[in-house]
Amino acid sequence: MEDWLYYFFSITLCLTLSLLLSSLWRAGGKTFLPPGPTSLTAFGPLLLLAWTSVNIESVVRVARSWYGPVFTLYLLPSFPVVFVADRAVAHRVLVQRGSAFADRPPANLATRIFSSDQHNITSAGYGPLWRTLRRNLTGKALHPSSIPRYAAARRRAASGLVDGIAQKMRDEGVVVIEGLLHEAVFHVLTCMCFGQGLDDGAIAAVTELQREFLKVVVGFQVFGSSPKVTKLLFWRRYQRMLSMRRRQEELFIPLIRACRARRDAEGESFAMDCYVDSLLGLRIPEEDGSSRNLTDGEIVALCTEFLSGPVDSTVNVLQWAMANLVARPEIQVKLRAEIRNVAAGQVHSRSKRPYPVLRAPALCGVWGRVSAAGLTPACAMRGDRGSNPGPVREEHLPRMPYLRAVVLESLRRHPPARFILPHAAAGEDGEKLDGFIVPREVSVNFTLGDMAMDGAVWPEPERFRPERFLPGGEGEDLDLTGGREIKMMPFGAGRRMCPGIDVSLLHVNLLVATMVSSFEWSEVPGEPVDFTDTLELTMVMKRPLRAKVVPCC
Ligand code: HEM
Repeated sequence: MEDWLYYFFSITLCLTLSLLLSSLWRAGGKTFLPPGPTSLTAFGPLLLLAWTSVNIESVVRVARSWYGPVFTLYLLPSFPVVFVADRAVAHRVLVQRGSAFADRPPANLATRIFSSDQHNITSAGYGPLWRTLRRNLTGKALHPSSIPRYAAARRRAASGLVDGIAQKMRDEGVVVIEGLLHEAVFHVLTCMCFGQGLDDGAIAAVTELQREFLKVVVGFQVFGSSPKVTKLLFWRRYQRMLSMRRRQEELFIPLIRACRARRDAEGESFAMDCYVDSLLGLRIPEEDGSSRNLTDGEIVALCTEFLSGPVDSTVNVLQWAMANLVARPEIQVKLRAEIRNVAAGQVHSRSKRPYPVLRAPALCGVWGRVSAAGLTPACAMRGDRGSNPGPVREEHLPRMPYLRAVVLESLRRHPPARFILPHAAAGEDGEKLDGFIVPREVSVNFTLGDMAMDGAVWPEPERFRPERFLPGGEGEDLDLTGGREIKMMPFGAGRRMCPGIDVSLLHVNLLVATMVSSFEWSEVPGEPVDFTDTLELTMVMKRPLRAKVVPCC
């Protein structure tokens, strides 16, 4: 019932606003938005409400074919959204023009609540606060010198994943890896966020709460449209949103206080162990030129940011990569051969793009536990002795170009986000964009999913073909940061590009290599892998991957 009320109210309001806005945007004289169907204004709220069931990409593709690479859609009643659907224009706007479109549009109600009023990196406007928060993340928790510190957490995550897979196979005869991947990635990022000393109970509590958050957060986007009214129409959802934020505070604040207590106790000898440690002493700039420490609430918002999108995107890439390997045994066999050769010390060449070189001890005990789980290894089935040289070590990863190619192809075919986060003009009076003038309040979106499917760069773009990223392939010299040229940009490009790029590639490469070297994966008989996707917080598999595994030996 409440949905119908919402539809009725929204359409009436939007038709009125549509007429008003289109005359205002033009009458203002300063604004000359790219072309687009103003009639879509009436359906914008429907799209927003049904965000998960309507394929917004199809709407965008139709608009591109009608209006060209830069166009405007009215997805929200109060603001138009500009779309950039071309690699070269995106490169000009995001990279060559530097800060011109590095701002964010005004945050909606849900974002304001979970970001403590735009006190996180993702939603902060382009300015001193954003710079301070981003520099702190990249210069401390994500700095290459900090990454080895979390090697133990990665080892535990990887071996827990192997155990979980073996146990599921034994108990259920089939493995659904989505939940196990979430546990593994949450394990690492929770330790990076709150410290290595966290016990299993605390990690499990964070994982449970944040998984729930990831499931419900998209539904809160409805408050982006006329919040005063939507709060009333979706009263229960609104209460749920406030309660979610309260529960995050109840869980995170004691963990933050424990970090503070350790810092106070250690005094001079205090050494940073986690993201929260780096936030405790951080001074953020105020508008009057002074500075202050972050409040506990703001640190909660930054932890929420660290433990939501990054986890979801990483899990998503892992699941799509494994889906492709399950459905394409020939790629899986080739990848396993590379991992074994490198682990056995037979391959010494280094791939071009370095991952942080880490000195981590090997995963231990995986093999014993897998056989203890009662699964028959593949070699025993075949009647040979097997040739597994042992577990994957982090320092092996830079010597695995085919692994890198599989991960990049997965990011190209299934980028977790089909659009980067909305950008906005940084200039007071808006910014020029390919002959148009875009005012500050207007969202500018980039169709990163479609850019990676451009047949001019990627022949047979629909095909999953890791060889593209090997020497001689069209992606051989790919610059994932888009500095020279944008061929694909799963992490965005320019000033707002994802700061977690290196660490997430490390996590994805390590966990894929671990899963492929520990088990032979195959489709469940009669159940071919279903590659249908659906939009949640990111673009996920509509039917989570189900597979069979046999331990490798
Ligand atoms: C496979 C994993 C990941 C993917 C595909 C991904 C992708 C993205 C994308 C597309 C953006 C938007 C860029 C833009 O607006 O221009 C972004 C922003 C961001 N990402 Fe990631 N990300 C991943 C993992 C991570 C990790 C592990 C972290 C940190 C631990 C992280 C932290 C952030 C932050 C803080 C921003 C906001 C940047 C800003 O506004 O300045 N991400 N990411």
